[in-house]
Amino acid sequence: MEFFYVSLLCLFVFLISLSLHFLFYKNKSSFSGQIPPGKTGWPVIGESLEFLSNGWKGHPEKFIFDRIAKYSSYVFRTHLFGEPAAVFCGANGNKFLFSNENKLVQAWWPASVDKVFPSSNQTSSKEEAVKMRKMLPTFFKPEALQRYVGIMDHIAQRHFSDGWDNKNEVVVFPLAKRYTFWLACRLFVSVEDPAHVAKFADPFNELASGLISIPIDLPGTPFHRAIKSSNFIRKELVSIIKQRKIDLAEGKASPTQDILSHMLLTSDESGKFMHELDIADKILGLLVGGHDTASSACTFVVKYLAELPEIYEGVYQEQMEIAKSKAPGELLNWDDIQKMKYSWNVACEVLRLAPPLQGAFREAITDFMFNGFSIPKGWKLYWSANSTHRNSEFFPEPLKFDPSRFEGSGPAPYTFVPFGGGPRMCPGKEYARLEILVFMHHLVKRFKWEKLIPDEKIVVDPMPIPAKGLPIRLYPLNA
Ligand code: HEM
Repeated sequence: MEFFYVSLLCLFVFLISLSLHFLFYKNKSSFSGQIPPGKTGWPVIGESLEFLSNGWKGHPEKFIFDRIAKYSSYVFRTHLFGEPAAVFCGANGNKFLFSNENKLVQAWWPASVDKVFPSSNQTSSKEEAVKMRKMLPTFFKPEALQRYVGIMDHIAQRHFSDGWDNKNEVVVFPLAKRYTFWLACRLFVSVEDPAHVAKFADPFNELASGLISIPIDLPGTPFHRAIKSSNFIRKELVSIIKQRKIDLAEGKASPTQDILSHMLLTSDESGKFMHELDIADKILGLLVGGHDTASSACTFVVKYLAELPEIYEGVYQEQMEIAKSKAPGELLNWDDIQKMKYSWNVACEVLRLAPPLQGAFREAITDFMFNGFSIPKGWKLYWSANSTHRNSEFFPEPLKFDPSRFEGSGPAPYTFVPFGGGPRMCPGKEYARLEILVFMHHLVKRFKWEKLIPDEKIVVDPMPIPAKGLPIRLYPLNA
């Protein structure tokens, strides 16, 4: 199937490369100076296939480190997704991009993302990003999240008793996706009934897997399925929104019960409320942003705890101390989360070694200089988590799993960046911390486990996932 898409892509490239080449040269910036070293690869597709295929082989960092070594430079030129691009590496590269948001650079997504998920157009524009950013803290700031710890615990209990308890073997990644999606449905739009959640889950998985794909919109392609699914979910969300408006008017829904009520009742400075479709797009954006990222993180927690018994033991001790301090039936609360320090250090080390997002794009909104090189306006710029996470300059013995790296003041600034940085840093960071810790609590309290495929391959497309979804054998602790 992959071969089919690659062949189609080559045909596509052959047919339009000349015309796009013409366009490219016509639009070339007049900015002079030495551009970063590197090569542009094939016409139009540039080095996109090398960029993606290193991920399919499980080593996305290879694309970065090969070029850092070849050009002896922490910034190099390439050509990705039809666009001239530069990759910024190391702590200085991260710092530069994160601190120049909306001054020299702004967010940019490949065309596939814009088509599947039109609201990414809006959040990347300065105005929409500001609006969204103003609204999100009410839902995502730690004080607000405190209210949700108990709900997360409640959903986690239901999830573990439905999907894990009384099973000898499970496949972790699909279960982790079910967990994070259930939580999001409950906390964003108050959909808790598993049958209703399941109605969204399949189309949502199609959407997530076609989001960063080769943008060929033909029946059967992941891209085509993603567009169809995105339209379906939007329609479903709009019908939930319409019903909620009625419920709010009749006093049957609470203004603070979830992010949907909040969005419906919040107006901008001019007193205007958001349109239903706009709200649906924003909620879809949050669902997409938080789905595979947190599921990938939970899956890798399970993988590393299976491989490292002494780390498992540390997490188990910490979580059992918390579990023993609770009265029967008492839900986890904010104070319990604050006690999960070692568990969070472990989760951070997981995010360092297996960052769910490998990096993100920006676009140069003006000509500028970086490290003595000229970056022309319009170039796409990429920051890469692995360029610091797996670099011995920033993390000695980078492949060693060592949660103590996060003790004390932790890693140097701009080196640990699984959530990005600067004004566009992931708004769901604290929410993700809670859902991962609540997941770890229930997991170690209930089970020990072992991997069924000891050397299971990791595929990064675009998130890291064990190729077979991480099948494990469970050993219940209360048996
Ligand atoms: C372990 C879990 C997660 C990781 C590693 C992660 C990582 C990231 C990263 C690296 C970015 C891009 C920053 C950039 O452009 O430089 C991002 C953006 C974003 N994330 Fe997360 N994220 C996670 C969970 C979540 C959750 C749970 C939500 C929602 C509840 C969420 C919502 C978003 C949104 C809406 C954006 C786009 C922000 C914008 O365009 O300004 N993320 N995330």
